[in-house]
Order: sequence, then C-alpha cells, then structure tokens
Amino acid sequence: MSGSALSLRNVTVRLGHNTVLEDFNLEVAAGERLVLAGPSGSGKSTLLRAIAGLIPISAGEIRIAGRPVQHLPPGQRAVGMVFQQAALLPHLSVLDNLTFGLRARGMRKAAAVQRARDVAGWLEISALLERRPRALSGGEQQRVALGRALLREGGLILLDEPLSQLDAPLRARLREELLRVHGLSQATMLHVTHDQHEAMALGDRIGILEHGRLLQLDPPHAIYAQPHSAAVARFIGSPGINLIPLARQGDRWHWGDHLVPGPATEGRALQLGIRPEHLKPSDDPTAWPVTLKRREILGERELWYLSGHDDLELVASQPLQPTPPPATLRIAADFDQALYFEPGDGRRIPA
Ligand SMILES: Nc1ncnc2c1ncn2[C@@H]1O[C@H](COP(=O)(O)OP(=O)(O)OP(=O)(O)O)[C@@H](O)[C@H]1O
Repeated sequence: MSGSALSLRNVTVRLGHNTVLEDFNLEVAAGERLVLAGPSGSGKSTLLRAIAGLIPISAGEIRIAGRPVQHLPPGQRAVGMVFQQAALLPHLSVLDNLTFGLRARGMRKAAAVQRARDVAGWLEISALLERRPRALSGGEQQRVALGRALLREGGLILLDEPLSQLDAPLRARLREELLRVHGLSQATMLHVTHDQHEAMALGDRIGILEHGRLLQLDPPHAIYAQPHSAAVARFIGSPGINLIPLARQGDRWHWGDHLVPGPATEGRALQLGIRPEHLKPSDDPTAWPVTLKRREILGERELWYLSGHDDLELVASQPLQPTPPPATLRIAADFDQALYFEPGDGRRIPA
C-alpha cells in the first residue's frame, strides 16, 4: 500500500443549475477500501460518475494513480465501475462479459481467458462462465459485474450501491465476499452506500457526505464514537442517537429537573447525545422517569420507545427480555459514552 490511487482536488460538479459538489477534496490510498455514506441526494452517485468520467467536472483536478484524468474519456481512465444493477451485455456469455474489456484493450484471448478464470474463481462463479446474464440470479449478476470491474488494469473500482437491489441475506454474503475478494485482488475500492451497516462493515475509512460536503472521514470506530457533529452521530447507529436538550443552571447542566453531567463550556445550552444501547433500566432514584410507548422485538435485541421529560421521545435498545417492561420505569444513561453537541451547528464538544 503506497501512494494515492485516487486524488480529488477542489472538484466542483454542476448539474443543470445545481452545484452538487463544490471544492471537494479526497485522497484514497492504494489498496484502501473507502466507503462514502450519506443520505439520498447527498451527491454520492454524482461523485462516482464524475470520477469515472460519465459527467464532466466544472473545476478542479482528478488524479488516478497520480495521472490527471479529468480531460480523458471514461474508457481511458482505468477504473472499473459496479452499479446498483449489473449492466452486463445480454448477448454475451459470462466469460465473454468478463473478457470483453481486456480484449478491447488488446489482450490476447488466451491471456484474457486465464485472467477471467482466476477472478471467476475468487468470486465463486466459475461454474457460470458459459451462461448468459439472463440465466443468472441478481446476486450472481452482481458478482459478474464485480469481476468485470476487478479485471480493469488500474485496480481502482467504483461501487455505486452494488448490493442495494439484493435481499438481506444475500447482501450480507456479498459483503463478506467483497472483503475476501478485496484481500485477494489488492484493488482500491471507493464504495458509496446509504446503508450504514454496509459502510461500517466494508470501510477502512468512512466518509459521511451531506449536501455534497464531507462531514467527516475516519475509520469506522471513530465515526461511531467520536463523530464531529450531531449530523454524523445521527447517521451512524441504528436506531439513531437520542438528542436531549440541556440547559445550564449556575455551573450545572440540567434536562428539566434532572441534573446531568456535562462539559465545562461557556454556553447556556447544549445537546446531550446518548445512543439507544447506552440507556438501560435502573432503580436508581436519579435515573430518568419515562413512559413506555411501544416495544419492538428485533431478535436478540429489543427497542423501547419511551417518552421522558417534556414528552421528549427516547429510544433504548436492550437485550431481549423474558417479560415486557412495565408501562412506567426509570432509565439510566451511561454517561461515560455520552456525546455533547453545540445546539446551533451541532459540532461536538469534547466531554
Ligand atoms: N441531471 C441533474 N440535474 C440537476 N440536478 C441533478 C441531476 N442529477 C442529480 N441531481 C441532483 O444532485 C444531487 C445529488 O444527486 P446524487 O444522485 O449524486 O445523490 P446520491 O447521494 O447518490 O443519492 P441516492 O442515494 O438517492 O442515489 C441531488 O440533489 C439531485 O437532485
């Protein structure tokens, strides 16, 4: 692993009157798996399409393996791309779909077939090589598309929600396969998704994108435990983090009548962030009194939808309980895990 496989400097992309990305910067290291996650419309697909050369950029520079490519057509950029839908050539066999790009770039047939067979082995599609795409399941088609991308010589692969059309068990399996194949191929992967589980499972680093801006770029653990802002904290974690308004009385922080530990900052107000998994029932008289509105059993865990002071809704995630919780109870927050945010822009305040 050395050098940048992909570098974006001050990239601006406009679509119609819409500036989707402005002054966007990103460096992806060779061999890295970088996942960009963000809500619908945040600019994820636009970014990948600009890198692949499918849409032009208005300003800035894109380098792939050190070489500026923004003026090159897609075919000369040495990137492989995998979309939500596999986009295979329907009249060609799987083997021909895999070798097509290699042959178009002048590789001799025997060599192309050998490389395609190697990659097919990694992806466990060797038995499917003679079939046409329409005789494959959705997951098999996606594996062929991934194989085709892996066969690009540049080793940079752009993945645009490649698993989103698949059912949950198949998605989980292909996540694992992506990790395994990445290990075998040493490819650099830039993967976009709106699925936070996929981001957490697949990213060496995760970038959180919102309105075309990168809110944070960090390894998964830091994104979860040290989010830069309430927006990042809300995006990662399922269900989302509880945000509780605190007000200062003297030099202590309060939520209504409840005294809450908090940072020594100047402001009069801040937001306390407590993840659902950091709330649990307690007999402690200082624990917050809440009303149970709804209980949802997920399997090994269950969610409690609660109403607290000022009817604020809270969600608590618990291990599956043998009996339902009472309609009113007290709930204690694990303040060692608490996060604090500015009330206005949501920036995190160190505890
Ligand atoms: N041709 C276009 N003209 C103008 N605006 C566009 C065009 N295509 C997309 N946009 C806008 O650009 C923004 C980013 O779209 P993009 O498809 O990149 O988002 P995304 O993060 O990939 O979303 P999703 O997760 O829903 O696929 C959106 O606000 C979208 O409405």
